[in-house]
Amino acid sequence: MTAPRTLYDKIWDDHVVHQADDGTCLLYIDRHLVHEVTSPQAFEGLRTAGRKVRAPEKTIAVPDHNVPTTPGRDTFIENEESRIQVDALDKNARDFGINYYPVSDIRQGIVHIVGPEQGWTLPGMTVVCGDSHTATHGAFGALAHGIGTSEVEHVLATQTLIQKKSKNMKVEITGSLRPGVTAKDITLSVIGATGTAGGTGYVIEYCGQAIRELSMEGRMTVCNMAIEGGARAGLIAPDEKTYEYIKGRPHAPKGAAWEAALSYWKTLFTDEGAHFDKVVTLKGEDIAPVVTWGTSPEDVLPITGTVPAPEDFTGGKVEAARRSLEYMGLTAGQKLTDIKIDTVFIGSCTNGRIEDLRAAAAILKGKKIAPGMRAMVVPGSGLVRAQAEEEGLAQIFIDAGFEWRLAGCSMCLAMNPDQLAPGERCAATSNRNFEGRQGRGGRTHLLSPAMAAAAAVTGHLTDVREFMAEMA
Ligand SMILES: CC(C)[C@H](C(=O)O)[C@@H](O)C(=O)O
Ligand code: SF4
Repeated sequence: MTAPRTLYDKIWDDHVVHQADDGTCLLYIDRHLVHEVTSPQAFEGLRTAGRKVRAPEKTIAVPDHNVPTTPGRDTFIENEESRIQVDALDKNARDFGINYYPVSDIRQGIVHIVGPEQGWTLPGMTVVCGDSHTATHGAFGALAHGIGTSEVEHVLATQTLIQKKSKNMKVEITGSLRPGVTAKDITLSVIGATGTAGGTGYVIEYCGQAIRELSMEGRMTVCNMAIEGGARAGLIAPDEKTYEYIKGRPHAPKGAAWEAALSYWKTLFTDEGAHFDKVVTLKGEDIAPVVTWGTSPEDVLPITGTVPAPEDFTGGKVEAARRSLEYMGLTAGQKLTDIKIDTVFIGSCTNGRIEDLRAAAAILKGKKIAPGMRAMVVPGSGLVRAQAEEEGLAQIFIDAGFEWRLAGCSMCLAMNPDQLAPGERCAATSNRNFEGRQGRGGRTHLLSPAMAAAAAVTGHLTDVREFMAEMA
């Protein structure tokens, strides 16, 4: 009898091509996602060495970070550096014969939204990308994580990656979420509990009733931020919801291959008695709608709270909190709901999928954004955008005063024209609130799509539960 294994152990074991004496392994890679920022040098390396892409059919490229999201962008990218990167991806994708969704293709979007949407990401796979938020794909029970540019070149050339195994961590969310609480609140609350280094050296498996009750899109939101908690990757065992989501997608297995895949996927769970090196448990009922107050994702509190004081912390966190408060322009003791905002960003690979847009539109229906507010919705892919238009969501956003954009990373990070000006304060559904992340001097509060929508209407951070009660 073999020893009980975790889901991570099983996927790892299934992909080891070679193990060295010191435990370092060569892993087979099933899917390699590529975007314009971290790939140009990697392709250049191949070219110089006269090498080919080893498995072009398993390599998928899409430009997302640099592309402007304003209509008409396909003819003009103003920023020269951005244009060079997007043009390079265009050329590399064609020269090396890999799968490609150019800006002109409706399937274009954020790489972590496009992969699952097109059925590239499947349970039990190893998925890598030169991007830290590759953890998103773990929602399917795939081992998915970011890699550096030299590793991108290695994977392009060999379809393998040199890796050391991480430790196993379990994050269990018991019970059910209360109304107004979402996947985003789970993932931020976990980081609040563990800190941004809590997952360092681990691969996290998220489990428990509240995780099971999430949709696939919610599970992607949870796994997306595993990296913000320091983990190598986050994953969730596949179930009926997973199969249902995948079935019929363009690159999902079909016919007999589907049946074969399904019987393999059904073996992808953590065995009874398998060992976890670290376990964190949160009660679903205890999780509130949360918002970040500082410049690290761990600076998170229930929306009913007040801005903390540096003295509330210990060690290095005292100075970090002082600096955060100064940068954020906040005073200790201030109610979070008193914080006025001038910008709302709904989008990103954390919360740019159709259910996120539905949640925001449900709050905004028949409402107007606060005077002077700049609010934008940036769908995660061209297909999400099209679906939102078909469902009438786009009109709700436009009527409320939101800008209705094309797909891309947009204001998640300031690598394209969507940026905050110094001192501007944004309620954002993205995943990082680092200093200057959304533009130099810009201030970011992370929250869920429903919370972002409520803030757009009231002009300040708002408890979505109260907002909903007033609406009813
Ligand atoms: C540009 C890219 C390398 C980066 C990442 O790795 O995550 C970006 O996607 C981000 O979210 O900061
Ligand atoms: S949406 Fe944001 S977090 Fe996601 S890949 Fe783009 S820049 Fe990175």
